[in-house]
Amino acid sequence: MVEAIIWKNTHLELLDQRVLPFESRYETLHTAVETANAIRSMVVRGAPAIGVTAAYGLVLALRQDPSPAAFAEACDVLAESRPTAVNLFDAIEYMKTGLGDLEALANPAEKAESLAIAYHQDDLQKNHAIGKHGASVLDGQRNVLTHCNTGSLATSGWGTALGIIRQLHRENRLNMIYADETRPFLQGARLTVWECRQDGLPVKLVTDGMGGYLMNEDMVDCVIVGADRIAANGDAANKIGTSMLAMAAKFHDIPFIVAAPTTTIDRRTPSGKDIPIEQRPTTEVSHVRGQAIVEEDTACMNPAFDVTPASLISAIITEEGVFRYPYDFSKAAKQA
Ligand SMILES: CSC[C@H]1O[C@H](OP(=O)(O)O)[C@H](O)[C@@H]1O
Repeated sequence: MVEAIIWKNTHLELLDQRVLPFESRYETLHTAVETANAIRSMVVRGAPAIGVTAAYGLVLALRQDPSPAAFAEACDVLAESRPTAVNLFDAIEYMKTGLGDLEALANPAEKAESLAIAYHQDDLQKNHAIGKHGASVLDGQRNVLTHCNTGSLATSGWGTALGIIRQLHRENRLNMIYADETRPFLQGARLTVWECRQDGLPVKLVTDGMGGYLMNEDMVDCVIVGADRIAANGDAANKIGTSMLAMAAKFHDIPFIVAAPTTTIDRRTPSGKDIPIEQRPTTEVSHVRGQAIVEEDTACMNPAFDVTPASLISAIITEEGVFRYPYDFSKAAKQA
């Protein structure tokens, strides 16, 4: 299984996801600023992976300067890297809480390192639990449509939505994965297809516009996606294009499942309309792999996420269990 994030004790290594699938190279980072830049430029991406990376970024910061002021600045630099995935803020909060009063610690960087490693390992455990809970609500053979990348490249390993798909495959209940390309960053085409091929999973690349066709032709029997932030009422922000798949799934009466660790649930955000949607550079839309596809100065938009209303989500699968609409995250509502 590919590792997107490798902690090397003296530095952090990130698989550069901007150049996959044709080039596999790691970026080496030594500071919080470098880490924030890697998150912002999507060297590393995916809500859980962003959180884990930020945790290590704070270790690097404390190695440089263990003072409370420098640590606070590092937290701010990392928090400003991307606005939507709540895992980023969850990780920063987890590190702050775990460290407590820095001046009372003999070696803040050492304490931070053990916290970050624990956070990293915990995310991997969560993904396997999500996979098992998700597979438990899906009977028989499955043809799954998935959006963006929610696998080892978006997490500590195994994945969230792709973790459920991997579990179905492990149980010999996966017939086909339809991975849509996920314009404009092409996480589906460049990352999910690559991951699936690396791991011998049955996968077909489809365009973003094919979801309705696949449902209309009865070629998919469920849609499984990830999330970057789930509001208190269950509205879920995920990669742009997700909400349209949810609408089509509703029309075709096909299960639309969101898979995410509880670190993606933000109880402080009441509903989807309160979730900040990242607006990314429009060059990601006007260019593909650096090549313009429209005339210069063409007006473009690039919201990186959209919000799927909770009413369109059949189930939210976390490591704690299966939740159904209307959502109550205070307990794992395991379904029969
Ligand atoms: C397992 S969370 C993956 C989640 O993150 C992606 O966004 P991005 O690639 O911009 O970081 C996408 O929304 C995925 O569902």
